[in-house]
Amino acid sequence: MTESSAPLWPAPTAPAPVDAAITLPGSKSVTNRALILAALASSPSLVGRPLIARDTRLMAGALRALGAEIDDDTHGWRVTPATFDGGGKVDCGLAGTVMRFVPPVAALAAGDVVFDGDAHARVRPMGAIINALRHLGVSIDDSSGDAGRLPFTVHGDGRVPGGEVTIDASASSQFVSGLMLAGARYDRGLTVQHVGKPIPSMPHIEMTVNMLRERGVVVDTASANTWRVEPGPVSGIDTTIEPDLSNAAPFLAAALVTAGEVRIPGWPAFTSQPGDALRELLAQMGATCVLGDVLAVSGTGAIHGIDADLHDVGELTPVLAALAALADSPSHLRGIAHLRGHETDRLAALATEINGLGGDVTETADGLVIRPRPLQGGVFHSYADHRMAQAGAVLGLAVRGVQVEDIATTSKTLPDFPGMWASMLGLEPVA
Ligand SMILES: O=C(O)C1=C[C@@H](OP(=O)(O)O)[C@@H](O)[C@H](O)C1
Ligand SMILES: C=C(OP(=O)(O)O)C(=O)O
Repeated sequence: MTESSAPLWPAPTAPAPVDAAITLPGSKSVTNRALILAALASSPSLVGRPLIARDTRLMAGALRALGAEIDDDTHGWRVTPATFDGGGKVDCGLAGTVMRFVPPVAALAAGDVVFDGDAHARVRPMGAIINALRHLGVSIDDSSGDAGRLPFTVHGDGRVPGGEVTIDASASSQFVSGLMLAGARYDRGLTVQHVGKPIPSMPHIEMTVNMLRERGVVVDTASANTWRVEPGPVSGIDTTIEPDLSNAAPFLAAALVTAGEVRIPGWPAFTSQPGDALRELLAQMGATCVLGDVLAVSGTGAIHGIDADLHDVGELTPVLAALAALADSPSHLRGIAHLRGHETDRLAALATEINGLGGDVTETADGLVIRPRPLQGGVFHSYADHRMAQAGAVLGLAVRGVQVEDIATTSKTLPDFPGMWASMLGLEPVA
């Protein structure tokens, strides 16, 4: 990793066991689906208590480019559906949910919609969506960059024939979700069939199905690896977004690292968010997790290694890997080859950065083997990845002198991670 010019954030070591209640903003995944579905709906919607962070601002910007109105309301975002009456430009930033969910929607526009994003976004896999849309009758030009990647232009003509399409979604569940979210607005609806290695992050596909059904869309999931979305209207509805459970990970991890307690109000009793798996995973690592009106997670000071298949919950990996590096026994995190196509190659990045602090991490084809060793301070690079930066913060709780490069990258899904972290630790925020 070459030295970057991004500022270094001195990760605070924990002065005492944490004892904090953390109010988390809304889920990125639920907010961005709610925005997409509100833009496709037949009447206005209220997206209540949304996440307001880079990924969701980018989504709002994309949908405004397609003619949706998104206004601040005391309870959240009031969305008037998109008009689709012309083309526009969409900045995807580094948001997988924008780059995979918006092109199937933009195909309904009467005009050219140009997509691009951050440098790291230009290497994230997109081919399955581009090829599926072409098969469904949409014209897309991806000749200005690498084929099957950003940047590209969707040449919308106001309608999409739709029908049946087969894709390989083993690199990302977002390919299936993205096509399904728009499918009800296609003339013949949409049947998407997956053929290939198992799809990761299946709870996110369940989230898509649930949210479509909540809005009156008929979705058939009776056949394995096949989803049928019937053509029809999407109802506008008022909803309140659940807290972002994946963003609970670094805070709950702090309870284990410091032998303290962290409480998260509003933890849903039932949810399709993969972050709910933290209760089980952190318990395996030595925490006590009690879910009542709030989720309370407490640690004893002992952190145990785990052997875990994280295929369904891959976005939890960076923080779990940081905990594993501080554990009393080795860990094997498996089933996460697809993380190489996330914000960065997370397997390579985690191995490099933990080893850079004196750790012993090896990459396997589909995961990481982490053997805890005494760590020392140093620069922890974040690779423009919000969850890498969070992993560095977790290590810094226990290891003096960790400096996280570009902590501001956490604003992808949390507007003020450094402030929340300092407040959890009872410290003044570091500028
Ligand atoms: O649909 C979603 O909201 C997401 C799906 C997952 O993507 P992958 O299937 O690419 O892992 C997840 O990692 C990402 O953070 C959000
Ligand atoms: C993989 C992630 O994000 P994205 O939605 O950009 O794919 C993530 O948040 O961990």
